[in-house]
Amino acid sequence: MFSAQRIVFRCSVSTPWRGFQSGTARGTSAQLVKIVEVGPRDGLQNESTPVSVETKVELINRLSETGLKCIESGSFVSPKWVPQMAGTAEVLRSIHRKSGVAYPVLVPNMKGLEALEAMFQKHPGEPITDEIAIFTAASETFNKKNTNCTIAESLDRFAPVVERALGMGLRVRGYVSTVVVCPYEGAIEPERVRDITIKLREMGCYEVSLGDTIGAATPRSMEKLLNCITAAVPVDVLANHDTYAMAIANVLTAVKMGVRTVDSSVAGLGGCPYAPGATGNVATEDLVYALQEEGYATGVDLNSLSGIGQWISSVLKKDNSSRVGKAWLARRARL
Ligand SMILES: CC(C)(COP(=O)([O-])OP(=O)([O-])OC[C@H]1O[C@@H](n2cnc3c(N)ncnc32)[C@H](O)[C@@H]1OP(=O)([O-])[O-])[C@@H](O)C(=O)NCCC(=O)NCCSC(=O)C[C@@](C)(O)CC(=O)[O-]
Repeated sequence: MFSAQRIVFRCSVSTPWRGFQSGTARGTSAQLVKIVEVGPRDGLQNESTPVSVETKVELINRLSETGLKCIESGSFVSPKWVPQMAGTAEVLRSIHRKSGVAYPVLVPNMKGLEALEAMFQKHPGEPITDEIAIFTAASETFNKKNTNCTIAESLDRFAPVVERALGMGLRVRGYVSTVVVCPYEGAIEPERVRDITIKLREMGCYEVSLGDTIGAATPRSMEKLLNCITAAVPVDVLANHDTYAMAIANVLTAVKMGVRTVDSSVAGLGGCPYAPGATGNVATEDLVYALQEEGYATGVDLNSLSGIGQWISSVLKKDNSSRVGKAWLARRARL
């Protein structure tokens, strides 16, 4: 039923401490769960302190050394709407690209894609990116606040964007926000999410990420949503926020139901500027630890990831929201 990759591989991730190892590290074959790191985009877009291009570049470069294979690196949105994403073009040109790592960017409309296209024309032969992401929502009110149009208008707006992006040889990923609860409208019917997911796939999105934008889902509501959607269309990705500390439980529920790609953000950074009450994403460190302990492989080095989470939190002058990251570093210091 699921189109997501079900790659089985023998993971060679090793960690220095017994007891912090599990399925993957014990050398057993484990199913791979792909992690899409959204820290440099979703993680930083909501920050009140301006983040320099240099810091964004360093964050992406460091993350690319951890084993992560997909790092969302910015957004071609209007700087009037999301000022923190200004400089994405410079970021894309400055990062040190690691072979096998994808660096997708968010594109909200044709103007955003044209900006990307202009970069390709101005710098022929440079990799820039091979993937964009488009986004809509399952709640009309949220969508209006986030992109100033209705859901139907956003789908109409994106159809030619996707067509043109595919023509440029880019992969296109779709996002649906507020899949369980909307901060303005309350509970969302799973059927609405299903119908939008189907439309995004028909449009040409190779995978669709379901966003629990305000982190209000629970394992029970997640199961209900996934049961509804998977009866009609494959579900590839879950993007979970952690407002009520349910994100890891939700991810494990989804992974047990077959989802094999999960979005997360280092140090739990993030939030949508148009989703009041939402705290950050599920922390990548917490996710890696939970998945490994449950016997799944991620290919991500928790040790270096924890250091990056602590570093970026200190740069942003905020607490590190990853419980695992903090515990890991404390343990490392003790040892
Ligand atoms: C879609 C619009 C632009 C509509 O906004 P609008 O005001 O209706 O658009 P407009 O066409 O009237 O343009 C307004 C101004 O923005 C400019 N503009 C227009 N487009 C662009 C562009 N691409 N790049 C640069 N500039 C742009 C345009 O040129 C104009 O400039 P002015 O004439 O006033 O000087 C706006 O609503 C917008 O940018 N929204 C983006 C909001 C956003 O990025 N939200 C966060 C991402 S979604 C998210 O985080 C959730 C997710 C994906 O992570 C999943 C989850 O967890 O739920």
